[in-house]
Amino acid sequence: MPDTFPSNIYTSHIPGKGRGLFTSHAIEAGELVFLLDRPLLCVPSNRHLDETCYHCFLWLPQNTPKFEDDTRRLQGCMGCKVVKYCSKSCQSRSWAGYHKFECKILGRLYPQVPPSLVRMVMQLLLRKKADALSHSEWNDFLRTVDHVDRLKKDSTKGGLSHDRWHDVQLMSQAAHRYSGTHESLILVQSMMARSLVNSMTVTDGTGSTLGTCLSTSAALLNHSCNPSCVFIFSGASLSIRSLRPIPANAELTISYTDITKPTHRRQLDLRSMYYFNCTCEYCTNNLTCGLPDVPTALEKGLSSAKILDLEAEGERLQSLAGDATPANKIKLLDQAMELFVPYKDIYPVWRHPWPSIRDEVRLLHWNLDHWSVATVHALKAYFFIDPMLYSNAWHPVRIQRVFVMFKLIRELQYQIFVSPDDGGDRVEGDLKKYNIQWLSVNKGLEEEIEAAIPKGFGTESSFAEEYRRLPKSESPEKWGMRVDWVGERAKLERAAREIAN
Ligand SMILES: C[S@@+](CC[C@H](N)C(=O)[O-])C[C@H]1O[C@@H](n2cnc3c(N)ncnc32)[C@H](O)[C@@H]1O
Repeated sequence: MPDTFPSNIYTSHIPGKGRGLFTSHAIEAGELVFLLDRPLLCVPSNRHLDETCYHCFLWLPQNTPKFEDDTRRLQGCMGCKVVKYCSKSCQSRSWAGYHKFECKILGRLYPQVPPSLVRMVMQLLLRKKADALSHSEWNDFLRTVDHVDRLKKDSTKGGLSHDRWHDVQLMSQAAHRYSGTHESLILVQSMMARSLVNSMTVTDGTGSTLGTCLSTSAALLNHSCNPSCVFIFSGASLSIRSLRPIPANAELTISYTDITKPTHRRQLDLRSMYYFNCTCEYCTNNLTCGLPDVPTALEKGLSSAKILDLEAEGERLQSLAGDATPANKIKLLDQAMELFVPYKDIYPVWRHPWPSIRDEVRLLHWNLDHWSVATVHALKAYFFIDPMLYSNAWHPVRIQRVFVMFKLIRELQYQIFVSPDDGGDRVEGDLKKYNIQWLSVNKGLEEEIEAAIPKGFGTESSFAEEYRRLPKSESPEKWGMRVDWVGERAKLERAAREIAN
């Protein structure tokens, strides 16, 4: 079934932008703007095929924290051995809707699995061939932008998109051949280009990337670096929610790129991936998340060239770490973090790429069971980075990050509980001396998450479900203690300030 919008949402042409989506009546902050049950195409990434339900995108990673005690399991498709399902009902819906057309092909290719964009275009071709696609679904898809001319032009120039057009050609050949379609290769190339330009990343409740989807309706949303809306996945269903009040007849926008990057980097990303120059109010005024790009630096005598050098060197080390062994990864990322420390007052902790390097460091330490180090980095982001980048306390990304920290802190406590012989020292590390009453912390974070859910995600979202599914933390009163979130919060903030760079 093609998507249908609520009656207030309409499409209009905007000079220099093409089509865009508008609302005919005013929308409040934190409202559901529209919901798409299942976009036209949805495929888990190759890395997640083994751990994700192919139909509803329930993600069951192998390394779930121990306190979660998750008993849900995925069953593989006996036909292709490539995809998995969380239930019979997901399996039969998937089979009837799309998997029956591709199962044999995927099975023949197994253990090789084509990249997600190839699988996506192949599925579309097979559905079209089997008449399992309505005219409006196909026509809506063909109305999306493909930017083939730009891709080709940049390719002949050896410009930014050189590799992208080459990739499109290779992936199109694969989709064309595997699907056995009678459509021309030129059409398949334009389908591949449309998929590249109009796809969205499917994420779970904690913001982890699970796959790619293409919704012809959501593909009508244009970009702004100060977007009025945000898209949120609940499994494979996609909702668009408002981030602030939107007046009647205003355009609805989302962000295509990481809005925490400084203006010049966002502009580069948007030009090279989506072929436009962003002229939003943030780009025009050199603002990142509403903050000046290089605020105090120039005042304090650090040239903008120095800032750019630091940024580039941080990114270089971060990308080197991407290919390194786990031990070297930490070394390289620590080195990258060290770069900014001498300029801390000038190069704030929230400036790109420092926060994303810190996130990687936190995750690596968590995976290595260094719970206290991971917690300190999470706290640093919670107190000093996220409120700057997402000033709205219920911003879904900010809350996803609180949720991840909440899980980490629960795991830390679990470890304190199971290894009391270490006196919790090994587990609690530098945090030990702050004498934190973790049960109160749990309660405080639970309150914050619960308060943010209605506006940030909606009470029926899979984020809300995932949060409710976690075993509730114990009440401090049960152990004769008083809940003192304010006091504990102050201790945590002090620890985050004193311990982490
Ligand atoms: C996903 S589509 C959005 C819908 C598109 N405008 C259409 O007509 O179908 C992405 C493309 O829209 C255009 N676009 C999106 N946001 C824009 C913006 N802020 N300024 C100019 N063009 C924009 C670019 O061509 C981009 O590659």
